[in-house]
Amino acid sequence: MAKLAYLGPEGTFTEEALRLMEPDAERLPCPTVAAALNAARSGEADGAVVPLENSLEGAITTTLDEFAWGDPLLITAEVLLPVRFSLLARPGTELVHIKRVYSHPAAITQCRGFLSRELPDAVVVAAPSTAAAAQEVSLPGSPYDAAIAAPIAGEHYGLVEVAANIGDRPDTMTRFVRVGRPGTLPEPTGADRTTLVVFLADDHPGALLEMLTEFSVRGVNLTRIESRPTGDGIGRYFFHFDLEGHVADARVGEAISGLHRICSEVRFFGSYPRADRVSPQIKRGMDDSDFTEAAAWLSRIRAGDV
Ligand SMILES: O=C(O)C(=O)Cc1ccccc1
Repeated sequence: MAKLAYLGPEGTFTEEALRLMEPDAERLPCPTVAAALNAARSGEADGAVVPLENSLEGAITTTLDEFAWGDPLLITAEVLLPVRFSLLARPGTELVHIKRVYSHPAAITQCRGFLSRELPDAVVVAAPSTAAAAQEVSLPGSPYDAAIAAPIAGEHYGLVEVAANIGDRPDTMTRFVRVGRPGTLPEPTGADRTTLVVFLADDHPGALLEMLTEFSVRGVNLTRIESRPTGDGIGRYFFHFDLEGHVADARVGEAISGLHRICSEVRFFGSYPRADRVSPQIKRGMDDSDFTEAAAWLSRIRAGDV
């Protein structure tokens, strides 16, 4: 049975994602995404489940940065989870009593409408996770009056729901990934995603366009692109890419080798089945058989066989 680290404590959305992905896994709750990834890196756990992006706010940057800078990890699976936020408080609390709200930044940004409409004067403070916020609010003498978290966190920590479904959009989805130490990749399924982090060789006009061209000329569609600061000064960025397809697909392999030739570093974070099972549209001439046929043709003409 696999032991999986995750952003805890019990009752986070990440735990829900983990249960969906691997219902029988042993669970190791960790206080931060960094701690969960490090538990996977050190071998304390067999892998980790972490949130990566959501459909309203985009990337969860702490996860992206931890991926980029630590020892390599490979993503082996993903899951999409609809998230529903509740305002949870100690029994007897009413909306008018709530002056200080505690929650994970991704939850706070997705409930901005509710907070500004219903609690315009409340101070809102960032917590390590939604369940950590609920746990803290449950303590007698807590400086916080309410947490934004999943309803299940209320059950875990003895809080009541002051307001339900307080997210700005009812249909928000979050993408979570399961990561593990480098090893065998999942087999291609025909509906896969590949994740990369790319560092530029040098900054010059058109550097981003040159990277994108490697994908474009081979008909590789991107599903996410993010620039993140390298920390080396204003204007210095590296890039995250999620793209359609598996590194075993000729067009994806060729595009990534192209990036490897022109960039200072390409970090490969895995090829894994897409949770939504959407297959890419393969442009004319971009199928594996087209690449094989073209390579054979090139060998022939190199041998003078015209
Ligand atoms: O804090 C949690 O429960 C998490 O799993 C992180 C998170 C927060 C808000 C939306 C999705 C994931």
